[in-house]
This record gives sequence, structure tokens and C-alpha cells, in this order.
Amino acid sequence: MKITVVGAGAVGATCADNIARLELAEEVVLLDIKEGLSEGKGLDMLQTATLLGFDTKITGSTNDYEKTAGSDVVVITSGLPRKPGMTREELIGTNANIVKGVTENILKHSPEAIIIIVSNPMDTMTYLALKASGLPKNRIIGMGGILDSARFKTYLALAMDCPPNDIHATVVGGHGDTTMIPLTRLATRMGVPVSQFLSAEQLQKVAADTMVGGATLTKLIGTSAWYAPGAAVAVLVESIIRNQKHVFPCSVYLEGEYGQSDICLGVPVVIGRNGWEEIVDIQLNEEEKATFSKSADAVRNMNDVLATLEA
Ligand SMILES: NC(=O)C1=CN([C@@H]2O[C@H](COP(=O)(O)OP(=O)(O)OC[C@H]3O[C@@H](n4cnc5c(N)ncnc54)[C@H](O)[C@@H]3O)[C@@H](O)[C@H]2O)C=CC1
Ligand SMILES: O=C([O-])CC(=O)C(=O)O
Repeated sequence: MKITVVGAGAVGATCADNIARLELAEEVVLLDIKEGLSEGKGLDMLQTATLLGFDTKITGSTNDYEKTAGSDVVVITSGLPRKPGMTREELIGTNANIVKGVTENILKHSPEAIIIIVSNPMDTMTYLALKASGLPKNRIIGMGGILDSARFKTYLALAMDCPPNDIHATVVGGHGDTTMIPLTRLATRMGVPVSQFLSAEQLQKVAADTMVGGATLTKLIGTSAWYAPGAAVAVLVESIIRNQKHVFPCSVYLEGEYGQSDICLGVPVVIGRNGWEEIVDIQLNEEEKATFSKSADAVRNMNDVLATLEA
């Protein structure tokens, strides 16, 4: 197996590091436009192999797509991150061109690849990659919901003072400060509804904190997060490579599911060797359906901006 990560910045390098440690492929290629960055970070990572005991080859590449040839999975993290006070949506002007160009270059050398989009605004970048590539829909996956769900579980665990791994909870909808939907009704602590442990006010605060989880970190760090995003991509790649069939919330192309069409939005999907293989119907209640529909409207408005950029 061969996995390429495009963008050797904070998120891309962390993805590559996790993927190498998990030995998900014989080779991981890290590609960036900044001269020497991916070669340097790749070599640094390779020098951890004897310390951490992994056998993955790591290759750096300054914009040479020949080195990515024959990749089974490609993760696109190239593009600007936001600064404190910005929304993810404000990145569209710069990142749309980058994501489109990278997708086209990747496919020239890896026509069979499954592509994971990380660059923001992620749902719109996923839609753009799908339209620009013409790939079958199951091979384009936007990563956002896995990260948002990890944050949701963390905030729930902190509020209940319990281990995060005892929590099952999911976030659907868009990967934006106002578009993501933490499904508190369905969250459980080992199968017991979290509403048995937390008041409505506490649950509301957990949901609100989850929604601005990325913004909170951006304010603290000065740029957006990378440890949890890098780990979230790695578990997604692992489910593909090892055909694990995990159900993860991912941004995928909807054709009537959840009442939406011609849009990429976060819903639970089965992830295996073919990419996303099946959409799982959560059976949202009326209130959740209305919130999902509002989230879709906001993402669709962003998708409409793509046409103005191309003009
Ligand atoms: N979907 C998600 O859950 C998350 C998305 N993100 C997004 O991921 C993106 C990357 O974030 P960071 O790694 O923190 O940024 P960063 O600035 O550390 O790294 C981005 C890298 O992309 C490279 N790059 C730019 N144009 C390129 C091109 N045409 N080809 C190859 N490489 C190119 C830059 O040289 C830079 O090294 C941002 O858009 C950020 O908003 C970040 C965290 C989570
Ligand atoms: O907050 C950001 O801009 C980066 C991101 O998508 C996240 O960490 O969720």
C-alpha cells in the first residue's frame, strides 16, 4: 500500500506521522510546495522508526507528483489554516484553487486513489474535489465529523468526569462553527443516555463548546489545531486500508439521503476498502431534521461561491 499526504504543514505532517507509526502502508509520501519542507519533515519522522519500532518508508517531495504515483489513498491538507477571529469559510478564496489543482495533479499519477479532503472549508472543498475529479462518489471523503465527534466525546467526558472512551456520540452536518450538529439525544455513556448524568443546561454547553471546538483552539494556539485532526485522519485511513468497516461521520455526496441532494455533508458512513460504502440512516427527529436542513442550506451557499471564484 502507498499513501500520499499533500501539505506538510501542521496537519499533514501529523497525519503522515500517525500513518507511518500505524504501519498502514509500505510507503508514505509527504508532498508540499515549500522547497525542502516535506523532505525535512519526512526525514525527521523516518529517524523515529528505530525509536518507535515501525517499518514505513517515508518519502518527502517538493511538488513532484511522480513520487506520489500509484497511491491507494491520498489525503489533501494543503491550504491556509484560519487565524483567531476568522471562520473556516473565509479560507475559500485561497483554498479552492489549491484543492482543485492538487486533486487534478494527484489523479494524473494515482487514478485509482481514494481521496480524503481536510482543507477548509472542508464540505465545500470535498464538493469541489468531487466535481473537479469526476471520480465515483464513494472515493471522495471529507474529514471533519470524526474530529468534531472526538471533541464532543471529550467535552462530555470532562463534564461527567469519566473516561472519554466510555462515551459514544456523534456530530453530523457541516464542519463549521454554526453548521455542525452534536447529537446530544443519541449520546451515551456505555449505552446509558448522557441526559441521565447531565442537566439540559450542561448538555447545551457541551454542544456549544463542541461547535466552536476548532475556534477555541485557534484562539489559544494562534493557528488551528493539528494533533486531533491528524489522529482523526489516521483512523479514517486505517479503516480504509484495513477494510475495518467502521461507521464514521464523514462529508460525502448525498443524492436524496437525509433529504439532501447535490451536496457533500457530514453523515455516518461505513468506511472500508472501497472508500465510503454505505450511508447509515440515524433516524433524526423533526427538530434534528430541521437543523440538518439549515446546515445544508449554509453549506450550499458556500458551494455557490465556487462558481464566482471560477468566473
Ligand atoms: N477538516 C478538518 O477537520 C481540519 C481542517 N484543517 C484545515 O487543514 C488545512 C491545513 O492546515 P495546517 O496544516 O494547520 O496548515 P499549514 O499552514 O501548517 O500547512 C499547510 C501546508 O500546505 C502547503 N501548501 C499550500 N499550497 C500547496 C499546494 N498547492 N501544494 C502542496 N502544498 C501546498 C503549505 O506550503 C503548507 O505547508 C487548513 O485549510 C485547515 O483549515 C485543519 C484542521 C482540521
Ligand atoms: O478550526 C479550524 O479552522 C480547523 C478545523 O477545521 C478544526 O480544527 O476543526
